[in-house]
Amino acid sequence: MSRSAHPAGPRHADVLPEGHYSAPPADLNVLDKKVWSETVTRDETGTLTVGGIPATRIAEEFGTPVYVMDETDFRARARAWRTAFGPDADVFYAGKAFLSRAVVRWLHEEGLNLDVCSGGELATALSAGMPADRIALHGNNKSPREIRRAIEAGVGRIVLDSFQEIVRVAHIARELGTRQKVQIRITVGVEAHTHEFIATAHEDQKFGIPLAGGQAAEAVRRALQLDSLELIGVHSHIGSQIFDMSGFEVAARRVVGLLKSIRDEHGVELPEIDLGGGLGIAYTSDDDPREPHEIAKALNEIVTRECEAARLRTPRISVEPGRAIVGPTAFTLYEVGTLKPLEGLRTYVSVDGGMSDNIRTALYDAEYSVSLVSRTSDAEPMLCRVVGKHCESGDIVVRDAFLPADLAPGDLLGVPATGAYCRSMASNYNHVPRPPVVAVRDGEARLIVRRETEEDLLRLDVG
Ligand SMILES: Cc1ncc(COP(=O)(O)O)c(C=O)c1O
Ligand SMILES: N[C@@H](CCCC[NH3+])C(=O)O
Repeated sequence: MSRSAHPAGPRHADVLPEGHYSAPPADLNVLDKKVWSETVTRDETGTLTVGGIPATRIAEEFGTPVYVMDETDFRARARAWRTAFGPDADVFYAGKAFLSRAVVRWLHEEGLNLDVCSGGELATALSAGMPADRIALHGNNKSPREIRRAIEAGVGRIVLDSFQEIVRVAHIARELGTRQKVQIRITVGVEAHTHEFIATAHEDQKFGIPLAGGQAAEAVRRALQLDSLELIGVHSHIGSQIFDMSGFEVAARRVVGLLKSIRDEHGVELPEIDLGGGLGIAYTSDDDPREPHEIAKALNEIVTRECEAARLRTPRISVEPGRAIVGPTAFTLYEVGTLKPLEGLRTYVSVDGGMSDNIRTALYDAEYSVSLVSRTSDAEPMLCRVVGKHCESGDIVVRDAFLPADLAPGDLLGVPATGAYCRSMASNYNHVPRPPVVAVRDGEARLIVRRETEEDLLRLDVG
């Protein structure tokens, strides 16, 4: 690693721009357990290790930027959700957060089910051997081809998202001579406390069928009339990166309310409800996420209580965590390329990736943490903005960060909690090939998604 001298950057003491950042941590070398995965620590040289492997070795072997996934941590989190909900409930991992064949196999082995929301995710799940009856198909505009493929494969459920889709799925199931299990996704009218773009239970948005105005009840009426559909339940997903359980409680209450009115009108007790995903994780030391067992307890209690009051049999509950399982399991490893100290403001630290491997900061104003991981440093904290290499001034990875003032080109930075919605939302902006995903476990690092190459990009360019 080079240790070249560079002009001194602004110090936290002399620059206090308006913004999100709080005071620098007491010790910049500490890797907070809250935001780093289970097996992350520093070795005797000060280098971050994960699964027993130094970050420097990962960078040498696989290059940077690279997403580094802690398989031990992933499996532990998947298992914690499975155990918390127990045998009378189902946990569907939301594949949109991050999906690869290795991950599908881990989920299968740990006893989880899988939520997919496109033909591509379905193909990945099936090709890695997830049994079709453990797959749920989502999406607000599934194509007839996707629906046909899912029914032919024998997916366990399709979550219907519109009136057109009720008819479309019924029609294709009839053509295929089968009766498809379905749920209806409803919007319960909850304003989840999260970014507008990732809240999904208020009525003014594209997902689901509103409970308000009797639309959800009408959707149920129609689905029950169609012989090729077996309506097994109702689905609600209120949004993502949520810490406050009250939104889930209101949603559960309203979903049970609908089950009651279905029983009163049709004499049918639907056997299942799905309360979606959305549980928040720690991106910074200030975040305090709930544990799976607390979530399971809260949801089970509210559903049981509401069902007892309505004299309904308690339905089987399912949940769909994505971020809460995969988010904390991975970090992105970048190499520092340039440093630009702006007097009176901050130092811009440019890394070899950016908004093409993590769009969340630009899209949702998301906050991340960052640490120097290739060594420790006793230098004082320097206020930085970690930015990418794209032609866009909004290409920010970490808006406000304190890094040691002796940071230099060639140093490696780690941005933790990038397992969810980073690789899965990655792009080729500026024709930058997407980074690989390396899984580490017990002293072994292996590629589970390889780096894109310029040949990959050119292969699509057939003009
Ligand atoms: C229907 C559905 N289920 C589950 C999820 C997973 O959400 P999260 O990754 O926040 O747990 C999403 C995404 O928000 C979703 O739309
Ligand atoms: N992609 C979003 C969450 C949306 C979840 C899918 N409905 C994020 O990064 O936070």
